[in-house]
Amino acid sequence: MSHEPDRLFAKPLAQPQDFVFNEDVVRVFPDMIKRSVPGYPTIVENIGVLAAQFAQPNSCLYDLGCSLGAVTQALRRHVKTDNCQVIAVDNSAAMVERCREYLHGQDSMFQELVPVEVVEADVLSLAFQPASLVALNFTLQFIPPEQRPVLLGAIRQALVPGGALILSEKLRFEDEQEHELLTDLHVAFKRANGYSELEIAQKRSAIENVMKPDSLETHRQRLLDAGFSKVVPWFQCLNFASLIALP
Ligand SMILES: Nc1ncnc2c1ncn2[C@@H]1O[C@H](C[S@+](CC[C@H]([NH3+])C(=O)[O-])CC(=O)[O-])[C@@H](O)[C@H]1O
Ligand SMILES: O=C(O)C(=O)Cc1ccccc1
Repeated sequence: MSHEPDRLFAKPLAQPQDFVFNEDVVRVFPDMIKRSVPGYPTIVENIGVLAAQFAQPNSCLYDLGCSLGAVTQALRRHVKTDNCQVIAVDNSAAMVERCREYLHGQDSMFQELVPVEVVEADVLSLAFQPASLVALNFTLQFIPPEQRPVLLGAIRQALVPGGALILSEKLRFEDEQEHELLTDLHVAFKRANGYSELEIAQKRSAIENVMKPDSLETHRQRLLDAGFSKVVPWFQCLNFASLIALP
């Protein structure tokens, strides 16, 4: 993985711009996400562990909004099921290009990995094949809110019995005091990881129009409305959480 440090928001920006997943972000992404999302390495590694329990023969494992393929690599490290394939999808050309390079690197280091296809596409336009595992690792929050039920409905329809959706998201909280406390503690996490007040403020304004977190209650109800039968939170660190949703 790239070791370039994230300094994208370190200098005062003349014109605040909406955050986009372009080449500049790709270059620093592994550093950015580790220093910005508490629990990210634990979540990624354990998605592999969970996936190994849900993966079924003759089915697909989807990594939706795969970025540089961290979840895809974890799936390929852990899943031992026969006749599976990973389909990694992202609509950023820059992410997809670098993701393919990293996965070639993984292929050259390990034998008998689950085959993978990296697709440059909008997750909203996919025709899903039967799936035993779908990972939305910090991707749903970037989908326009009115499209979220549509995507979850399509995922639910594609899931085979015994499969699961793993949904990780930044959360907002309906209780104002809880929201403020966990938001402040997230800022403290970023500060402790070397981000300045300016970097934190400029990043906040860059993502506020493009990333819209929901509450746990909203996620749960929307998943149930999409036809999932059970929603089980398996990880939370500050205002970041991951859920298992069963078909
Ligand atoms: N409509 C869309 N269709 C496809 N991709 C999309 C769409 N909208 C956004 N993306 C993609 O979703 C990814 C979100 S990052 C996921 C991290 C990764 N899962 C990880 O475990 O490292 C989360 C973050 O940066 O906080 C980006 O690569 C976008 O291009
Ligand atoms: O940086 C933040 O505050 C976040 O909420 C997470 C994040 C991580 C990487 C890209 C966009 C948002």
